Amino acid sequence: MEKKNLVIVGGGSTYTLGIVMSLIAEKETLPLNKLVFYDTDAERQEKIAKATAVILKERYPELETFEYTTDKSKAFTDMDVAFLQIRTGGLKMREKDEQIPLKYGVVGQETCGPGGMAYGMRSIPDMIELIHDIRSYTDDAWILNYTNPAAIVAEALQREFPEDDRLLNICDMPIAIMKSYADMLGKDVWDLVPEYFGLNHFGWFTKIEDKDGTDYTEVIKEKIINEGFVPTDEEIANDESWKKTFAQARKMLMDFPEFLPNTYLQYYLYPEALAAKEVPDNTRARQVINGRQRRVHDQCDHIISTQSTEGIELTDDVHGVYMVKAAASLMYHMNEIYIVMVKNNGIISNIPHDAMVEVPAMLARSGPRPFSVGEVPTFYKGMMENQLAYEKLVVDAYFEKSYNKALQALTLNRTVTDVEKAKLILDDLIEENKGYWPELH
Ligand SMILES: NC(=O)c1ccc[n+]([C@@H]2O[C@H](COP(=O)([O-])OP(=O)(O)OC[C@H]3O[C@@H](n4cnc5c(N)ncnc54)[C@H](O)[C@@H]3O)[C@@H](O)[C@H]2O)c1
Ligand SMILES: O=P(O)(O)OC[C@H]1O[C@H](O[C@H]2[C@H](O)[C@@H](O)[C@@H](O)O[C@@H]2CO)[C@H](O)[C@@H](O)[C@@H]1O
Ligand SMILES: [Mn+2]
Repeated sequence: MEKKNLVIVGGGSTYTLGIVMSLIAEKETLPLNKLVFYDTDAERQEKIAKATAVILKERYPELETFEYTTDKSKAFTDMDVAFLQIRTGGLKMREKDEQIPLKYGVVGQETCGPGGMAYGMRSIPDMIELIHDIRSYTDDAWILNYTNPAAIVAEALQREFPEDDRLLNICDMPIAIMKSYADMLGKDVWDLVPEYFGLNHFGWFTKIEDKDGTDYTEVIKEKIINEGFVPTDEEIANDESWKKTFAQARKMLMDFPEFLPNTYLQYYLYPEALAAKEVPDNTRARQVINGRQRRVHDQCDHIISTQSTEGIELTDDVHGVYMVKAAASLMYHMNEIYIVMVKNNGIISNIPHDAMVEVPAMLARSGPRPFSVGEVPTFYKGMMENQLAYEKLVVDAYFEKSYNKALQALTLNRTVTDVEKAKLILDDLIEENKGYWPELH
């Protein structure tokens, strides 16, 4: 198989080591010639990169080149594929996104509700600039984006780059949920075949089969109702916040037994209860700073000082393996099925054609080949149309620099709904996001 060149944009991310371990685990699936990290924060990236150099020397000696840089030309020239994982404003701004809505009794979340809008308005300009930059060095590299909030980023990129057919937005939440289904069934996650529809962080599984065509959907539902639901991917299996989130799947399924829900739906279905449970000085950002980020940075410091990975537990994860396998399916025309974001164009026949939907697709050299979903029932259509209008209004607000569109967006969002609350939250978000957001008028 022809070896490829890969650049990870946001090399300093807390996810990078997991991606590196997944590239090592999947070196037969996606063999690399060259791996490059690119980041705007040289210091943050250097820690991850210096540890990666040790890991690669031990476990991927056949990799010809590993480099890290803040120079776009070095990063993007001769690339076959780019993984995009940036966080504009860092975890510091994520904390503000989560705390501000909570002041008004509204869910404070990275990608849902007002926090998601704030993060979206910060991500859009950096993402647009990045894609223009990457394309100025390569026309045909695959760009796999999972920078959040992926739904809003995907909508903005679709408007800015309508002709770019090598730009794909992808999220790991469906596969992380499928990993738990697989472990409940005693099966391998990669042997399960999903039927799924929705928007990013806003969707439902309608069927789970194995590759022999045996349907496990009802078995999974029964197990969740009777035994509960837990995260099993090593990365999140022991995380209290993720355990609580997965447990909510049982409640959602009891209230709406028709389809298996994406865990993110909890924020839209039970916004009051969720907001009431959150603690403003220990929102998810703080937990990540003291948890995943500290663990990753401690691991890196140890590896760098000993120049060895001995005694350090490093594993691939479902997030990284998913991105690597999806990229391989695109580049080697493997036609495997992954849940990805694509323009609707009638896939879900009773919602707008220009929606960016999340559905299963075969990933081929020519791009994603999504499967038809057909009509979705009224409840799901209504939920999705409301959320879609919110997402589109956020992107309108960004491009038109419109305060009123931003207010309309927040008013529509199921986590807010009250205009007076929406105004208070929006005004606080504008204040905190000065220098990141366009000036709204
Ligand atoms: N879609 C998904 O399912 C999924 C899953 C996991 C993570 N993510 C996303 O991946 C991203 C990284 O998450 P994290 O928690 O590791 O964040 P992080 O802050 O640890 O890492 C982000 C890195 O991006 C860098 N960066 C910021 N702006 C940049 C720019 N314009 N160009 C290049 N680099 C830039 C930062 O310096 C930082 O090193 C986030 O957007 C997160 O939401 C998405
Ligand atoms: O709150 P965080 O930073 O821990 O997570 C936010 C992300 O959550 C989802 O990603 C999961 C992923 O599904 C799982 O496999 C594992 O890798 O952990 C991730 C969370 O740490 C979600 O899909 C992402 O979009 C979020 O950024
Ligand atoms: Mn996601």
